Amino acid sequence: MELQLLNTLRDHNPIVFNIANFVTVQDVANGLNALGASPIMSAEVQEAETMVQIAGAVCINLGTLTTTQIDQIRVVGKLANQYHKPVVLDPVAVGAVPYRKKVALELLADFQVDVIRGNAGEIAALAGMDWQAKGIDAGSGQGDLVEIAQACAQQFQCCVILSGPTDVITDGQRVVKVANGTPLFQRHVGSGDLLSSIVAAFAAVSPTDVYQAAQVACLVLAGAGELVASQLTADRPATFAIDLIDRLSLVTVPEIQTIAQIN
Ligand SMILES: Nc1ncnc2c1ncn2[C@@H]1O[C@H](COP(=O)(O)OP(=O)(O)OP(=O)(O)O)[C@@H](O)[C@H]1O
Ligand SMILES: Cc1ncsc1CCO
Ligand SMILES: [Mg+2]
Repeated sequence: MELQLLNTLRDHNPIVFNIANFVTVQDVANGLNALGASPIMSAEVQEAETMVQIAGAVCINLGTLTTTQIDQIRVVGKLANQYHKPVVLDPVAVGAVPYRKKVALELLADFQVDVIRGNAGEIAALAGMDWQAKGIDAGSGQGDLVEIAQACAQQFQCCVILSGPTDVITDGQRVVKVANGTPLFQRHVGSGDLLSSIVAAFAAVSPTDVYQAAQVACLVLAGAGELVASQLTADRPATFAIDLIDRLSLVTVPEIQTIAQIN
């Protein structure tokens, strides 16, 4: 895995244009900034073309969608394709809310995304596979996570990250698993939103190989979280979230390499 991409990202400080949700927007902005990217959030369709032009990549999060935002997303997605800017889609809660699934499928038919990043419930829903999602959480199911991720990637001709205790990253054929992380990620709302935006940041510095970018993003975030958790003496979700921001800014390639659990 090209972990040096972390240093490339810090050297280039790419602009990441986020259509964020209003729950976790500040965590996402601060997480990207700490890592070494330059976040910008916009909800205005009139400035969509400028946003896409100045950005290295776009992250579209469906977490708190509105009809106005869906119209903006459609315009932004098409512009990103036109300007060849990588697009990451975070299909928040499509496994639990049929309206969201319908919207996500319509958007996926309107423009090409490079990476879909969701939990098991979300990726299974998009792939049309059986799963019991629970709100924004992954929920439970019987299916094979690799098969579900591959089916989703093949259906939408893109890379898929199915995140969870082990992140499954696939381009539809090839598969890499990242087993790093900590259960504390699930105790902080928005860990997945941050991962999706970090994927966009790495895609901005690796636009010709977003599969590689997706892998590095998963390892860097999960690795940073694992390092934070190893220093915490108790179950402290708030402290974890704060320390994660610090760790994203301090973590080095050798530190991540030492703990990497990839297969
Ligand atoms: N039990 C766990 N052990 C280790 N790492 C985890 C665990 N659960 C989640 N993670 C990590 O948390 C990050 C976010 O993934 P997750 O699947 O929880 O996203 P999500 O469900 O979309 O979260 P949110 O809706 O809060 O944004 C990933 O980096 C993943 O590796
Ligand atoms: C809690 C919540 N509700 C809509 S989006 C969001 C943040 C996790 O994506
Ligand atoms: Mg999520």
